[in-house]
Amino acid sequence: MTVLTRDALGWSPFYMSQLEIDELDALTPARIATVHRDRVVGFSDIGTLELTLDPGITTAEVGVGDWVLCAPEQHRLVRILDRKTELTRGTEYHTGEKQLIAANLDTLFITSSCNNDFNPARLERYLALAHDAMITPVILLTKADQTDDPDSYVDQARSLGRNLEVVALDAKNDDVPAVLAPWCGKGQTVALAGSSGVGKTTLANALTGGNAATQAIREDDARGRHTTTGRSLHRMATGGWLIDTPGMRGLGVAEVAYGIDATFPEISELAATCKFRDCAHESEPGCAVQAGIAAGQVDPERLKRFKKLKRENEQATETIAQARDRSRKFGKMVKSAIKKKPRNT
Ligand SMILES: Nc1nc2c(ncn2[C@@H]2O[C@H](COP(=O)(O)OP(=O)(O)OP(=O)(O)O)[C@@H](O)[C@H]2O)c(=O)[nH]1
Ligand SMILES: [Zn+2]
Repeated sequence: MTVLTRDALGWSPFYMSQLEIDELDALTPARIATVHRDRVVGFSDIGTLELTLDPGITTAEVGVGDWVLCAPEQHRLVRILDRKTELTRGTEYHTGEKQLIAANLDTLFITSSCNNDFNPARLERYLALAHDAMITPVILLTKADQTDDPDSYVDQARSLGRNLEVVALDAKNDDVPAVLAPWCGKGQTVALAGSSGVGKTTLANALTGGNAATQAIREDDARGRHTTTGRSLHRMATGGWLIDTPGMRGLGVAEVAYGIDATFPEISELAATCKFRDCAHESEPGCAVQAGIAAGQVDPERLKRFKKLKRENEQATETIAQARDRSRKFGKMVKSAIKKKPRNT
């Protein structure tokens, strides 16, 4: 059984400050490593704990990376602490519910390769999700060993934001943990996002020193149990934590207006000064964004992608709002039907 200090697990004053006085002695903080259908597994400073959930909490509400309070003797999860960050996907259009991918991430490694996979629009989509969640994005450009000109990819990636961290690397090289150490040190938590084949598994293995992506699931299968999400928390050789996130390949955007503005700061800042509040930045008089293009401050291709992503986000946000409204009304209808039902007694 691995025993780690709370600091090593990523504990911080942000979580500590949420504890009530009576919880300090009675309950043990634990960091969620895997989520199963009816129970979760957490790491704590007294070892690995298998926990069942107290009434009122469902496993759907618990995410890998979450900090929880538990009563270790009874193997009970009592309370989920507020998250520093949460990475969600907004694909549950029928219910309007967001699906939690990972909790309390510090950094999202947005992975692409120095080849045809490199696609600014896709990178910007991930950047918007990371910015919206206040997670630091770092763009990793793999297969730098397979191109004559990795710098041209680095330059293109850097042009997708301000002060954006971009690292070109060979995912198969032994230097990966050292190169990524600034984000993978003690207590820091990261996840990898990117298309199939860009080297996420190769990087995860390099960072954890093993078969990170498959290990947890296999161990679990051997005991005849299955993880619900397939996601888990893995210790990295440099002292940080990696959450593997299957399902982070292609992501729709919804309710991330802030993240989109943060991804295109040069455009959103100018847009705020356009003459008309609902300016479409096309041929309206007094459009500061078009003036920015004329002055060479704004890349017209970025503007096209900004508009497209905004449009997708607005449509998805609207669909989700309608779904939420429907499920709220449906809930009310069920409640009133139950109330009206004549009793047989
Ligand atoms: N030369 C070189 N090969 C790489 C690099 N990164 C990944 N590869 C190779 O590319 C292939 C795909 O890498 P994976 O790590 O499986 O990619 P993935 O992103 O996990 O793919 P999925 O599991 O489909 O999501 C493997 O054959 C790797 O060895 C790199 O930086 N340089
Ligand atoms: Zn405008």
